[in-house]
Amino acid sequence: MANVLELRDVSFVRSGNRILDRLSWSVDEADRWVILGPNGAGKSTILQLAAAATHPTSGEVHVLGERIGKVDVFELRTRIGLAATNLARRIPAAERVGDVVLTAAYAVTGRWNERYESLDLERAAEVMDAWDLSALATRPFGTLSDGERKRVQIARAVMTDPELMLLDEPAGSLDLGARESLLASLEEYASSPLAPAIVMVTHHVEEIPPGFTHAMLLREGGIVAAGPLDDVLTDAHLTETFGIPLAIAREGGRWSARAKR
Ligand SMILES: Nc1ncnc2c1ncn2[C@@H]1O[C@H](COP(=O)(O)OP(=O)(O)OP(=O)(O)O)[C@@H](O)[C@H]1O
Repeated sequence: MANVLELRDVSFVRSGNRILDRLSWSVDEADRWVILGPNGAGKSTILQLAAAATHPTSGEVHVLGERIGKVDVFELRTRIGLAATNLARRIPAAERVGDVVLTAAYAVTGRWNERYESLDLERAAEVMDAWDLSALATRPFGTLSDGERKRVQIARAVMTDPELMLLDEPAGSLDLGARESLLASLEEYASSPLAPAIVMVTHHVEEIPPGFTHAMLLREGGIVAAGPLDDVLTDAHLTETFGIPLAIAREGGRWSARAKR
């Protein structure tokens, strides 16, 4: 099985703060990972490293077989799909949804004078259909609900057929219906043998889509536990990660957690 992401003894220090502390971790192509941990644990920083958007202070990051620091990251980034709210902020409010998805083919936000092939147009239509966006194709991005925006961000990331998909809190801020519907779409996407390796950051075990295979629990820049979901998602590990006594349960392929009384 091919390795798509590897962190070797990685530390990340900013403003004197050790945000990641000697972290080692690897992701294979068939893996679907979730990263869980409290606010400020370093989850988004790991995604930024995996997206080749930043460099470690020490240690090595290998993405899709290339070592960060020794490779043209602009070329490498075209092979990585990233859906994150800070990227969505760069999308012009007036941009039509169809163009937000289509412009991913050129890794730009905001349609200008690019010439798109019919293949790009067909791919955009196919992706919008799969992510339930066809009816919104002509709507300006700025008029969408949070749930619709999340779908557009993911569709944009899917558009280029990435070899590694990174999702930063895809279900964050969604209402129950929108969350469940997004999780169903993610489950379907993740279950395809053609889907790339996926790493998803979330705050809640309830947001782990069925079919995900691995979890990393992160606390203060260090790994509490990492590996197959069933081994990692235990009362003891969750309690250590979040610092309060927690109980976790699994039913019908979904997880839930609550404080122990
Ligand atoms: N450039 C920076 N300079 C200083 N501190 C930073 C910088 N980038 C991140 N941090 C700090 O590093 C810590 C980890 O940030 P990160 O965004 O990775 O955490 P997170 O686990 O994704 O948090 P959240 O769940 O709140 O989104 C935070 O305390 C953050 O304030």
